[in-house]
Amino acid sequence: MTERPAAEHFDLLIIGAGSGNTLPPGDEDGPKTAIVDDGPHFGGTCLNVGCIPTKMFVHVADVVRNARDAQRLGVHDVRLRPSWPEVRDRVFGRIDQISEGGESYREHGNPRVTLVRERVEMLGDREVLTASGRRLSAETLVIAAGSRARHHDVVPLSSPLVHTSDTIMRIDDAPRRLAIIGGGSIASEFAHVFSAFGSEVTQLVRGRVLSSLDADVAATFTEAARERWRVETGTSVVDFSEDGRVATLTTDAGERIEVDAVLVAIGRIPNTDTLGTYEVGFDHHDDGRLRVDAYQRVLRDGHPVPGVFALGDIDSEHQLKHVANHEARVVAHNIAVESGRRLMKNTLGPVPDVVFTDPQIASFGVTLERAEQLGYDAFEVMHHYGSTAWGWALEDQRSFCKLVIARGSATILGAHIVGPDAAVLLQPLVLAASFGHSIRGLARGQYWPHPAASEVVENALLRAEEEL
Ligand SMILES: Cc1cc2nc3c(=O)[nH]c(=O)nc-3n(C[C@H](O)[C@H](O)[C@H](O)COP(=O)(O)OP(=O)(O)OC[C@H]3O[C@@H](n4cnc5c(N)ncnc54)[C@H](O)[C@@H]3O)c2cc1C
Ligand SMILES: NC(=O)c1ccc[n+]([C@@H]2O[C@H](COP(=O)([O-])OP(=O)(O)OC[C@H]3O[C@@H](n4cnc5c(N)ncnc54)[C@H](O)[C@@H]3O)[C@@H](O)[C@H]2O)c1
Repeated sequence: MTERPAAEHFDLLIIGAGSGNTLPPGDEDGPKTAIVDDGPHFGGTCLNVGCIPTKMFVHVADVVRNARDAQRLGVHDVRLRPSWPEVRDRVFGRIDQISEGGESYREHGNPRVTLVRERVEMLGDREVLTASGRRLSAETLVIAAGSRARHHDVVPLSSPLVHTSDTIMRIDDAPRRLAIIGGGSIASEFAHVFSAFGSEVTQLVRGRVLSSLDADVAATFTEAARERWRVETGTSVVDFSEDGRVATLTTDAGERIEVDAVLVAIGRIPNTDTLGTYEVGFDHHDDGRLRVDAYQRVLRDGHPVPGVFALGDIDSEHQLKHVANHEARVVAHNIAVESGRRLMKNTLGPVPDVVFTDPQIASFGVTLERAEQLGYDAFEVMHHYGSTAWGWALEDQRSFCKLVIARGSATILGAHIVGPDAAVLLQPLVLAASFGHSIRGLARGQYWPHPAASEVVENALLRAEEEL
């Protein structure tokens, strides 16, 4: 019988170096810490294969799209040839350096911190086994192991023509024909990117596009998308074949679609199954996320497991970096609680969610339908960009800001914007909703620079106030 190696014991053990990487101490008097991560590039999803590289590609796509669109405004002879290899190398030339610098700092920056670049599995509540057989245990465990791309039943990732968001950004060149399976954020952002880079994109969506968003927003986006790439809703892929050069997808309607590459973007699943959190008896949601309490403590049978916390995609219903980072701040506070501070609750207000596609989409909170289901006496107002001076400059007939308001308290239950700069325009509404501010006086109680795009929000607020 082989004996188990003795456990290396730490004060703090962190699994996952995405938002988990904000937790190790900066000073040499801090807790003895180990941080483990098995990612091919150090620093987690957002930095290496998520938010940051995608938005660097999206910005280029926005530039291209706006320039092509300029013809409509009377600007002619705009010729653009975006170079995929050049943009890709610029993006990863920047990002890989940051990742390598971060890894080197973790390795050598603080003797109290040990970096373990291996996959681990849970052995006990606060103990893990690494792939090479090291046992690591700790007084406090933080599980920040994130999520991974969901695989498709019939489109195998073993084919070199099939990608997820993890691999597609490093390909040699933009494919001539690309099929994107999925109707969520990742699919809609990459459809914008590749269509701007000249690929002939076919987006295959099982239900409707962006089905979790306000129906008018989703419909407006779908209509705009259809002007630039093919969008097939209510369509499933039932068969796949390839000959090394061309992939053929067969839909449930019997259509055969030939492409040079496929992107599978059908959601992300939490890494609890691969980590072994079921085996140690922690509580899970039906979709595989860890259950935590308001203090980010992991639960077993509904009670906090002593010294075990989780943060980010592995527990949150919002798979978003700003949420993972906030949860990391809550955990950082709560693991230092022995030093006398009170536990911090995760009580932040509505979560803004942006889809960086074209047109851009930004929203938080509920739709009117959902507000009514929740029992609110609520109403909605809509203001189009085209009814403001900035909208005239853009020649915009499509974009709008929609607000869902609770009649009694006059607070914002939801905001849904589709159009240029939606993310930035949303923020004053996030502010008002987060602080429970009534919309009474919000529009007229401050200056709104004329003729900026923010007048769309000002006018939506004015409209809402009239309806109260
Ligand atoms: C294409 C794409 C675009 C996105 N764009 C945005 C955006 O614009 N804005 C936004 O807010 N969010 C965006 N997101 C979501 C965002 O990236 C995630 O919500 C966030 O990165 C989650 O952080 P995390 O710390 O929970 O997990 P991660 O950053 O995924 O870190 C988890 C780490 O744990 C490691 N790990 C997992 N299991 C083990 C194990 N058993 N042993 C050792 N290590 C392990 C993984 O290798 C990984 O490095 C995007 C995601 C994707 C995929
Ligand atoms: N800008 C951002 O903030 C941003 C960008 C990209 C990703 N993300 C985060 O990453 C998460 C994952 O993104 P995503 O786009 O993969 O997921 P998603 O949950 O947004 O969308 C998944 C889509 O795939 C469909 N789907 C699921 N299973 C399917 C199947 N078997 N066949 C066909 N379609 C199927 C769903 O109906 C849905 O349309 C998002 O939820 C988001 O939180 C955020």
